[in-house]
Amino acid sequence: MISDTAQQAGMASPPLLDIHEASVLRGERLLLDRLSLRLAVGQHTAILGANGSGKSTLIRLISRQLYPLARRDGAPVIQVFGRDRWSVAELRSLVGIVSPALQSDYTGDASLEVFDTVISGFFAARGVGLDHAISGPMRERALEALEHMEAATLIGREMASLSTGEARRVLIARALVHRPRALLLDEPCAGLDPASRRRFLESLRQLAQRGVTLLLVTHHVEEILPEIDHVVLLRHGRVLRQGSKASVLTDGALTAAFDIAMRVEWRGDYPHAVVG
Ligand SMILES: Nc1ncnc2c1ncn2[C@@H]1O[C@H](COP(=O)(O)OP(=O)(O)OP(=O)(O)O)[C@@H](O)[C@H]1O
Repeated sequence: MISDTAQQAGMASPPLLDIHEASVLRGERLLLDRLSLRLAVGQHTAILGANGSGKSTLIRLISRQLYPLARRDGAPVIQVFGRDRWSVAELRSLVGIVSPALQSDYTGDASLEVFDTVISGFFAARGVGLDHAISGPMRERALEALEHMEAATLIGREMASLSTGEARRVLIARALVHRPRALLLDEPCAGLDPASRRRFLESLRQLAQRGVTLLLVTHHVEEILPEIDHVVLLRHGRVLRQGSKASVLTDGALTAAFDIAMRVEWRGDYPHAVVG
């Protein structure tokens, strides 16, 4: 299914992401059930769903941490920028991924320093090793990325000493050193207080305005930035609805997705979900 917003964004260049009837089986359970999704470059998108709806499974599918069932006709199930074969390093340089799992990996390592964390993005490594040849332009890029994320003042600090929000900014900077076309952010505002959340969302808006396509995966309607106009609603491993923000964020669709009566209220450019 191609949504209105996808058509508006134009599909002349290969889609950023093209998933065709992806099914993922674990044991007896179908975690994703013939899920199809087509997102154009520049089509900022929120993937929204309740706990257990399949969001993390979808991210692991995109990041090649797990594989879908093969299709009977042999056609590729998932293509990124029109290709189905990618090395993980190649894929990471085009689509940066930041998730709570990645964050706990980095903040759990007491010896990691902030600048080294960012620059190690060039080597797909965690931290800088003796065999890593770091050039001047790499240092400039790392600094630029930290400045974009308003995190340059953290240089010199250990990752383990940072707050949740600070560590997340550093990890996004790490993903940005490659100047990726897209960023896939899993629960980007998890653990942030309301003020930090709003500041963080404003930083993400600037990335979107600079041309980085945002793919934001969340339970929270409130995190859908004004730049995001495409919303995919997941339920039980399937796409319940997808399309423009106005067409998807309805009381009925959210009520069905979260299995509880919900109303959507707009506060400025941001939607809010009210339960009951
Ligand atoms: N390895 C596994 N074996 C069996 N079931 C699994 C496995 N991994 C995930 N599941 C189940 O698949 C469903 C989807 O899980 P997933 O983690 O993708 O959901 P989610 O939308 O990311 O949830 P949350 O918002 O709580 O993180 C859940 O019911 C989960 O229990």
